[in-house]
Amino acid sequence: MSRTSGAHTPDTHLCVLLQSEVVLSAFQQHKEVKLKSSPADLVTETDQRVEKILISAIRNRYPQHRFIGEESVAAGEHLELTDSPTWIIDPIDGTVNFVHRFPFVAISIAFTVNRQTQFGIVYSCVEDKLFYAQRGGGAFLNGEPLHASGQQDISRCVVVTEIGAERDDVALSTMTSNIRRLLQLPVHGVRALGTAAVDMCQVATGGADAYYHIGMHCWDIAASAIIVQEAGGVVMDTDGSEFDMMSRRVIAASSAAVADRIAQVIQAFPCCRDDEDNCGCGATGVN
Ligand SMILES: Nc1ncnc2c1ncn2[C@@H]1O[C@H](CO)[C@@H](O)[C@H]1OP(=O)(O)O
Ligand SMILES: [Mg+2]
Ligand SMILES: [Mg+2]
Repeated sequence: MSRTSGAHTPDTHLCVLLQSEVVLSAFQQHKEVKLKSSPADLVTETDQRVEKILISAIRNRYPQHRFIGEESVAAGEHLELTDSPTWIIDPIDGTVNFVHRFPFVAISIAFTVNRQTQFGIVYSCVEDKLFYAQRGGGAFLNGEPLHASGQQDISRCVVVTEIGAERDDVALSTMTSNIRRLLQLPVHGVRALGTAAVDMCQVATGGADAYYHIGMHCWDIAASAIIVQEAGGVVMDTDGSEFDMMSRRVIAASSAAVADRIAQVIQAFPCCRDDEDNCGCGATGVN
């Protein structure tokens, strides 16, 4: 555990809990919704407000640190992960849920140094569940240790995924055929909560055995990836290679055997990396 990252964590927990009050008080209210990159990619004033407050509170305390925030990037800020201490923030993960009052929304914050995540916090606001992990220090839910299920057999797995914001033919047919192939294995079930961060934390609790997602961004999964790893799970790219939070592809699983099996079964549709503009991959979906 790095001394620096250790110094940040109690403050950050408090900051997240305070911002969850902002999310919860807006949850029942009418929201003004704006579209971002697609008719299913939404933002509200609360997303922007929570991100601004979090960044200004952290920047006040750590003026040299850098930030990657979903809504700052949406507003045109350049996305680059460097070796400098960096906070990766999703102010509301599950904005579509938030707009509809479907009760799974989270604040997700990861802290990286030398591009390696030092700790991650996912606060599932309506459930009042604080998931937390620090590199080498284990994973916790409201202070209780978390352990992935350790399941090795894909045919006994509950697999979580997300439908995403893409609506083009290639993305939709890839997404639906991935679900179909898993169901045919067969797995015990396929689930989606509408928040990548909370979905992935289910793997850390053992409530789900695996999670995969294509098209999400680094702020959706940076914090939950370390939570899964510290709970004894594995995280990798959907092509079976090493996890890369910028690749917009992830498998999180209870065991390497389950992760490998999912990597064999599913396909990814093209989408540009988070840290590359106009990569030329031919993606027609949301980027
Ligand atoms: N373009 C995209 N494709 C797939 N998932 C995305 C996405 N953009 C965001 N997500 C995330 O996927 C989940 C919903 O399917 C949410 O966690 C959502 O995060 P958000 O609510 O912060 O936008
Ligand atoms: Mg998100
Ligand atoms: Mg968000």
